[in-house]
Amino acid sequence: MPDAPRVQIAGLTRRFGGRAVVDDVSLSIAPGQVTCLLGPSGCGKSTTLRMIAGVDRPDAGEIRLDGRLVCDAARSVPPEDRGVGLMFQDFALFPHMSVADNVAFGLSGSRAEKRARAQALLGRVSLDRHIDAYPHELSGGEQQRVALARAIAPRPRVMLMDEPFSGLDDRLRDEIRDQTLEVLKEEGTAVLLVTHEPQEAMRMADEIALMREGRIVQTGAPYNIYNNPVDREAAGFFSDINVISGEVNGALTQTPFGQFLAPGVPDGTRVDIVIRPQHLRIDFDRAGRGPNPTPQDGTPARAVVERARFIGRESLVEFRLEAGPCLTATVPSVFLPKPGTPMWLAIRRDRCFVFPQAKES
Ligand SMILES: Nc1ncnc2c1ncn2[C@@H]1O[C@H](COP(=O)(O)OP(=O)(O)OP(=O)(O)O)[C@@H](O)[C@H]1O
Repeated sequence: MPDAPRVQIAGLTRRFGGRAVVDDVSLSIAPGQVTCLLGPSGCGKSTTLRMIAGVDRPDAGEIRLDGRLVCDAARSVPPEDRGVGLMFQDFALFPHMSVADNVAFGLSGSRAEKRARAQALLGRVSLDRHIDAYPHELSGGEQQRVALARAIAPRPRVMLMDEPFSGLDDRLRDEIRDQTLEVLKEEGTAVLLVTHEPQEAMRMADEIALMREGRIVQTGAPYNIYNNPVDREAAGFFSDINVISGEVNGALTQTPFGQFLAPGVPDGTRVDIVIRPQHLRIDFDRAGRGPNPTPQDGTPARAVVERARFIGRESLVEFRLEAGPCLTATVPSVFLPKPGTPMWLAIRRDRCFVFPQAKES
């Protein structure tokens, strides 16, 4: 039988000035599971986390931690009695305490036991040689790792993290993220991590809860959310997207790339066909002819290069279709055709999404 969830929230709602900034949010997190609450700035992520931590109170809903009801309409257990670890971007170490004492701060036991635990955790984040240093003797990234060791030291069964890695440069961030994840997994901690960065969520999460305007719009493993986005906005949150619009007629939509199925969509509905830049296929023009249509790639369409740039690992090539919109393709490595070069584009049928357009309100 799977372990009982460490975090269970149901119907969590918080209003400010009549506006629900967190609106009927439910989720659960198993021991050892990392869930990332991912969404754009202002969508209600931090407010959700603050309610679970107990520093803000919901207008409706329930919070259970480790099976214990800590908050509903009638009661709210104070933050210090909820047994959760907290890690925020603007962590603060105690400046007058050594690294060892900072990490051991929330621990009980003999001095030797506390030091041994601090030493073990500092070893996990490669800082054991700084155990007797003071915070001002450490770099920002090292201080952040001490803060992390301190948050983990009391073995919280639940860890709440709000953008804990922002403010670090890229390489250090990757290293600290990976170390953090390893330690939390080892300890079997249930983690709720708030981030607005899709790449961070993809890297860290077992499960992503995608949040928008106070609501969770989709929950799933990173590859599920990336490969089966619930709507155009969810697709566009993870990468640039190309959108080709059309109108449904007899469950089909005509596009420059041939017909697309739109099963169950009523005639006359406008739909968006969404495709990520890496799923466009590029072929050379052979005296005005392109590749033959295939079931996987449909009908190719003729396009002309507008602009091409090399951006590191890949090249970004912008095309204008003879019949219609501009599309962007990414190509691994260096591929820089001249503007005006005719080429053929095809889109991988199994990699595109067809979404009815949102009705204008
Ligand atoms: N105490 C408050 N009083 C009034 N409005 C608030 C309060 N706290 C948050 N809000 C509003 O609630 C909305 C959600 O804020 P929240 O901080 O939860 O968003 P977020 O998704 O964490 O954003 P970010 O990624 O920018 O931190 C925002 O519009 C914010 O202005």
